[in-house]
Amino acid sequence: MRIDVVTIFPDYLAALDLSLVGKARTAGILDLRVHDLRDWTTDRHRTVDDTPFGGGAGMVMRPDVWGRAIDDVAGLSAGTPDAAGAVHLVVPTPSGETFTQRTAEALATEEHLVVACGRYEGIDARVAEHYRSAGMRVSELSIGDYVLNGGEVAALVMVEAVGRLLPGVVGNPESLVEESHGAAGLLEYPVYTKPPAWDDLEVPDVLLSGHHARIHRWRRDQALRRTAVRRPDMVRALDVDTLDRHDLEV
Ligand SMILES: COc1cc(COC(=O)c2cn[nH]c2)cc(-c2cccnc2)c1
Repeated sequence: MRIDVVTIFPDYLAALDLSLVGKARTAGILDLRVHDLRDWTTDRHRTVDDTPFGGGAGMVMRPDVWGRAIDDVAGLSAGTPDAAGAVHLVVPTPSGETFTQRTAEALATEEHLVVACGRYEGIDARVAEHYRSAGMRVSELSIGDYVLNGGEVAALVMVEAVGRLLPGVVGNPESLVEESHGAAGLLEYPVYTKPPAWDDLEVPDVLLSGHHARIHRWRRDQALRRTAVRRPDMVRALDVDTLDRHDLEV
């Protein structure tokens, strides 16, 4: 998979050279490229924004600069027919659809993502409109109901959430199934490790029993209880089969 991130703060994305995503890049699993939007400006001051039409506070990012940048990194400048259809444009924004594990799973199947990190009050709305009409899939996505100063932090979140799902990135793919928001649709059960006693607190006996069926059942029960307490919205979404599959009565 190739991911191009376009931002006026490329250094913000340096963290992606570390840990899992860094490993994925080195292994050639993830071809991640970070670009400075100002490389596509044409004026001496390398201007990327201007005042909003209709008035109001703040500044808006210009469509012409973004257009040149996205055409370039998406490979549209070469005029290849249907090149737009091969790319999925992701725009992190507070006004987007919610980015969830399901979104990450869907994006992880793409060949080429372009992530446009907005700053100021946002990006001129014609940019998304232009690329949708050019046949590109465009997703305006929110990582949560709060406002950041720019899309870079959200891009870090999305690239990590997507990158770790790519085959070969996470050591044990099994762990992707049981984790919170994973295929089971539940939050993860509590985990324990050595020492067996710490701070007068014990590890639940069942986990020391070696009885795998009982351990599995205890973990499923804990996951459901935790989900019911912390995320009742997720429990309501569970289908009956899921509950049956977990041999759980609710
Ligand atoms: C592309 O347009 C944007 C993008 C961002 C950065 O993303 C987030 O904040 C975010 C992404 N998921 N949840 C929050 C912020 C603004 C923005 C800033 C101030 C006032 N109004 C809008 C606009």
